Amino acid sequence: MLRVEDLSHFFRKGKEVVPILHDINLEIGQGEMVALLGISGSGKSTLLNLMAGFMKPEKGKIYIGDQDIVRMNENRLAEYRRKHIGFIFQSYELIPNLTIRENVELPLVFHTLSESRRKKKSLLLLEQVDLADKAEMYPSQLSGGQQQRVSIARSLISEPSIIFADEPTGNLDTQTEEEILAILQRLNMEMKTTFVIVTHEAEVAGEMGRIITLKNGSLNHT
Ligand SMILES: Nc1ncnc2c1ncn2[C@@H]1O[C@H](COP(=O)(O)OP(=O)(O)OP(=O)(O)O)[C@@H](O)[C@H]1O
Repeated sequence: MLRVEDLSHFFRKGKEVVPILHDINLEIGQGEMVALLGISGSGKSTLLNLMAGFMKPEKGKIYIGDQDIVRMNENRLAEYRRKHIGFIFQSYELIPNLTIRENVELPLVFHTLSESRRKKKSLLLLEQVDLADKAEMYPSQLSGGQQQRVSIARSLISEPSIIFADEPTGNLDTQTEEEILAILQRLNMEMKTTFVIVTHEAEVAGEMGRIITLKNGSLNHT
């Protein structure tokens, strides 16, 4: 499903080259739920952003299915990302002046689905995260945990084969964190969606099917 081959990345700071990731090799199967664990600064977000196609690595290949996303041009990559990749952010990233339902529908903006089918689909997903009754409210009227549930519904609307989540429970209290993780686990079981979840918390990682540890930009598979 996802294969990373000999991936290395660095940032430039003036004339200085700051290495971030070294020779990463990694394979994740369809339907797996994987934690990417590491301390702050170990390179987790950089690796996630590379795998989600938000930026290009200095070296290496990233296959999602049989497509190397590193070699895609920007237009194709944007389209590919829209159709096949979902993303959940720590800070939810909802649009404040759109309703909850409109936020969930947003990834379908370039889609050919009719308005009524979009509405039906978004309401169905809001039901899945137990928020159907909040569909016509606005993000500011919801708690942090509820906003994250909206962003989970939004990440699923284009039926992506893989969802990347960067510290999805980072802004939430422990009880809400457990609720969100339970929802992700249920969706993983029911929809067979592949999840890659970045966390610096061993307890969160322990809830996933597999843990990959990143240390100083290199991987430890456990
Ligand atoms: N755009 C950038 N330019 C230069 N350096 C960067 C850039 N983005 C990240 N870095 C550096 O790369 C290293 C890894 O950052 P990254 O955000 O991937 O780590 P992380 O493990 O996700 O950390 P955290 O848990 O704190 O988010 C850090 O030292 C960071 O300062």
